[in-house]
Amino acid sequence: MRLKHVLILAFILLSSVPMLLSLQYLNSFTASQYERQTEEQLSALSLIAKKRIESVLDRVKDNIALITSRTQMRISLDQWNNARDVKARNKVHKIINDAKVGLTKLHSISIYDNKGVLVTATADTPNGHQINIPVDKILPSIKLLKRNDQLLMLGIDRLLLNNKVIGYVKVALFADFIVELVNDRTGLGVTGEWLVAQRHDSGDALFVAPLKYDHDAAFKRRVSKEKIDIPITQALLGNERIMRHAPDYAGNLVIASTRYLSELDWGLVVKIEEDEVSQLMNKTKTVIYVSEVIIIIMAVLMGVGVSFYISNPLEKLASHTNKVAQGQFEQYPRSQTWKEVRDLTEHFNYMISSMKELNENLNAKVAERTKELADLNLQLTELSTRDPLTGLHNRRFLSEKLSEEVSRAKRYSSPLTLVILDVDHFKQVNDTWGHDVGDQALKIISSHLSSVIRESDVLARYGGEEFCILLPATEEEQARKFLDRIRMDIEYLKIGSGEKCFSVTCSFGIAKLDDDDTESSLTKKADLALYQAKSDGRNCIRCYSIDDIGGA
Ligand SMILES: Nc1nc2c(ncn2[C@@H]2O[C@H](COP(=O)(O)OP(=O)(O)OP(=O)(O)O)[C@@H](O)[C@H]2O)c(=O)[nH]1
Repeated sequence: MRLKHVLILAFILLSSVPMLLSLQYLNSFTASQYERQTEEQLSALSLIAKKRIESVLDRVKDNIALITSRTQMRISLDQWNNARDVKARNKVHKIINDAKVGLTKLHSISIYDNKGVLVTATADTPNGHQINIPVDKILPSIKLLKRNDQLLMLGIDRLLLNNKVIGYVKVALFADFIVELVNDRTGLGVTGEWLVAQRHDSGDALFVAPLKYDHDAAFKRRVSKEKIDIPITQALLGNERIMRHAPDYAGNLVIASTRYLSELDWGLVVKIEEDEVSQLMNKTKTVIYVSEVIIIIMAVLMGVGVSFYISNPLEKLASHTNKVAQGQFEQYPRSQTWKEVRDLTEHFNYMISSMKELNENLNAKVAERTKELADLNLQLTELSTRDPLTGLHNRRFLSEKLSEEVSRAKRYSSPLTLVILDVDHFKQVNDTWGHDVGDQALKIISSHLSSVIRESDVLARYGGEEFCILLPATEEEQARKFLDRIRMDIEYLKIGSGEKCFSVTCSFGIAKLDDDDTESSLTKKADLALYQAKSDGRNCIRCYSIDDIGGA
């Protein structure tokens, strides 16, 4: 696996996984938090509404108490009960009218006698109107009703004089606060709604305010007491709770907070449709999911960027190292990347220059050594083919050259002549003048021979006092003339010094290469010719002839 791939993977895992996990946690946390917030908000709103209604209730009670506490009115009512005294009734009427002036939101005050028949009222009320008070009714009783499209809150209480019931008072207040309450949907989103219901005689919940989806519901629409999973039923059962997945009156699933107003026997519900909550949560989820995708994309891009930033210089360096390994000692270009790679590059370049220098030194040394070896080889070759006394080529060299020249001569059909010359009576020289002088004689003769032959000729010391001269491209006759001159020259060569000065002569045997000759036959022929020269008295030249010598 390549470094860049490891880095990309590591970066993605290290950066995105914790972030994704956090977002997932945030997602679920946000959803439950949102639901809880919604529930808490509904609960708080319903509680405030309940308190608000209870404060109105207290006001109604206060108003009733204000009336019932009027002693003069109760005395006058008692007189009316006893004697049907019109004056007394007028007195009652006046007192309640006076009381009405100080009361706000008041619709009417009505006074009934001990039989429940209307005595007087501040508003128009039919004469003889009778109030129906059940025996077991706990008083004061307060209830809501709709009259002439107006919501009224009715409070009824007994009027007592000396612990005896002398009549009843009925106070009616405008209950528009209920409509204000249900119309105020602040904080309830789009689907939020208030429901207010009082208990119908049948026990069902009877809505007392318009509904969002049924504006004509007040005092008409009911919810059966049997439907206990419906929030308003639960409210009337006195259960103050948060309900989830609860169907409302329209059949929608809602989150609801239920409240019960025990004194009024009212149910109060505030609710919001679950779909709305889900939609809001889904919006949050969508934002989180989009964030996750953006984070992953960014993590991938950053991972790729970072891994390239880290691995590219290393990959370039690695490929450059490969070049160096193949012997291309080029300096790595200076890179403006991270410090470690810069340091590595610097050390690498330093290493390359050292290696280059070493290599150059090594090459120079190898070349030097090779040259020395070649020189030594040459010297050795020379030594192995030279005669140490005279410095002339030796017999071995001659035999190689002879082989080459015989081949060449046959190939090109050119003449080739071999000469063997031998110092005459050399034993005598040694015996007379000493071996050293004999050596000197051999050197002088060699030196002279070397000085007169052509560059293409091959001169070699063939034996003790014997020399060979190989004359390529030379006819026998030419050779004879040339050798005759040499023979005479040798005669005049001075050997030794002073009184010990003397000269020597040489005998020459010549053989020319014939078609059927080999190196050895040619040599043999030259040798036979030399023998002939020696036989003929020495200091002379003899050419090999089959007739003259071959037969001998
Ligand atoms: N000083 C010296 N003498 C040598 C050398 N090589 C051979 N000789 C001597 O050369 C002499 C050759 O003698 P012989 O072969 O008898 O022939 P010669 O005396 O030259 O007589 P002919 O060849 O018949 O004229 C011997 O005494 C060898 O010792 C050498 O390198 N130095």
